[in-house]
Amino acid sequence: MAEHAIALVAAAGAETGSNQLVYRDQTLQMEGVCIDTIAGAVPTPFYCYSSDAIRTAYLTLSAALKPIGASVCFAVKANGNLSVLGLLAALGSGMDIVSGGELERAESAGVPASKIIFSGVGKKRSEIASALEVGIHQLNVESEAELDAVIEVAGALGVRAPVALRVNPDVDAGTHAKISTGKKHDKFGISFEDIPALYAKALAAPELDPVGLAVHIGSQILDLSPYRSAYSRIADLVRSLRSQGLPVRRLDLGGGIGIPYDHGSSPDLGEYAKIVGETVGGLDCELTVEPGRWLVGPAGILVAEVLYIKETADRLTAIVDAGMNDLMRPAMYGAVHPVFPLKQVRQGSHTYQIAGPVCESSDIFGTYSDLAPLRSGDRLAFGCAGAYGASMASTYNARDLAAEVLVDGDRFRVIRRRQTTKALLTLEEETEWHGSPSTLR
Ligand SMILES: Cc1ncc(COP(=O)(O)O)c(C=O)c1O
Ligand SMILES: N[C@@H](CCCC[NH3+])C(=O)O
Repeated sequence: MAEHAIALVAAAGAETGSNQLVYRDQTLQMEGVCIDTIAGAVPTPFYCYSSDAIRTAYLTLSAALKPIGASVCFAVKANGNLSVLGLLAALGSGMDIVSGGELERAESAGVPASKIIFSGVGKKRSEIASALEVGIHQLNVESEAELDAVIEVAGALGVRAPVALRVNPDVDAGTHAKISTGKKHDKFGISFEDIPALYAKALAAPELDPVGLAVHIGSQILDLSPYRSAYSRIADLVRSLRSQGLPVRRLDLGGGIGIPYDHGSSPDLGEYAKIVGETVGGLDCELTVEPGRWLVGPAGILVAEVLYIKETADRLTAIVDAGMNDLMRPAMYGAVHPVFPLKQVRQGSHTYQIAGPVCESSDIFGTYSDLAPLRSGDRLAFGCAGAYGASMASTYNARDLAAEVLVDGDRFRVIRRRQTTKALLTLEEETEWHGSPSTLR
């Protein structure tokens, strides 16, 4: 399993050809650092990211997109750690955000507002205001009601808001139902038929500068053909809007490129660029993509310790000290992350169910065959955990948030300390009661 998992992680690192996670002397290393050394200094569970993997992924993607002139806005939701954002910002990446909190993070990491796009179906007026005040590059609007809110907020601030309308192209991205965003009944985007009237409304509003269209059909997309369908529909829409005298100068093509977690290979970036070129390339629009997972997913692992081996009639279960609160993807989407021991010290091949300590039956990482015998105290790494891992973590069961560590060459540093539930306890101050029998009626 271990070799297989490493191959998967390396494959997920994809076209990069780099080898950020390898066994040397039967010990797992990230770049030049032995993970077990980190585990000696940082309590498990913790996340660990490879700077080199992130850099290489960014440069590989930028190079693939160069022929079509598309710029990259990293989707902060995939990994909002300030050091990770800082690394990407230093390489020139813009950011795609979905909340006021992510705006603050992107700005703190040094990303200029002129490179930030604000997506999401539920922006509060206060968040729209903050974005306009800092001079955001673009607000992607997802409904007429939201368009009205932007008009209202921009009017009050006396600014002209750059807006793109997010189109729901009614295309099946062929991904997990919980991460599909471009089908008619998904909550995202404005239906195709409603776009022309709304675009005309935006153009007529002095508070708005309608800059173009946005589309994002879903996440963890391994087969690229849905992109062709979606982008072709967008191209038709651009031509139709222009024929009605509605100018379109920017296209935000969304993110979604998948990575192989347990099988298969990463989509071919050259093929993706070709699809973009052939569908929307000739429209003379500024193009942007918003990848999250592809840039950081393969770069991260979650390190855990085996607490107990539990033997029951039909299975062996390894209970580890990481749970669904640390890595929610297996419980939420049935995702399988590759697993491999930090040390290859034993021979043999066993099947283990790996479970966390959280009081939920869904706190299971999966059933892994072909693992060498495990013992209490062994440490394991879950691969491909750099995206939607720490960023989706919670303190459920009053568990501490896992620390995050960044490796760079032969050095590492803790980039987010464990957030202890003890610290949270001191923040939960008592405040006075509101309401009275009359207000409660
Ligand atoms: C609007 C938008 N852009 C970009 C992304 C990033 O997606 P991914 O991490 O799959 O590239 C998402 C997440 O699905 C999204 O909702
Ligand atoms: N959280 C999802 C991706 C959702 C992307 C945002 N729309 C995952 O872990 O796969």
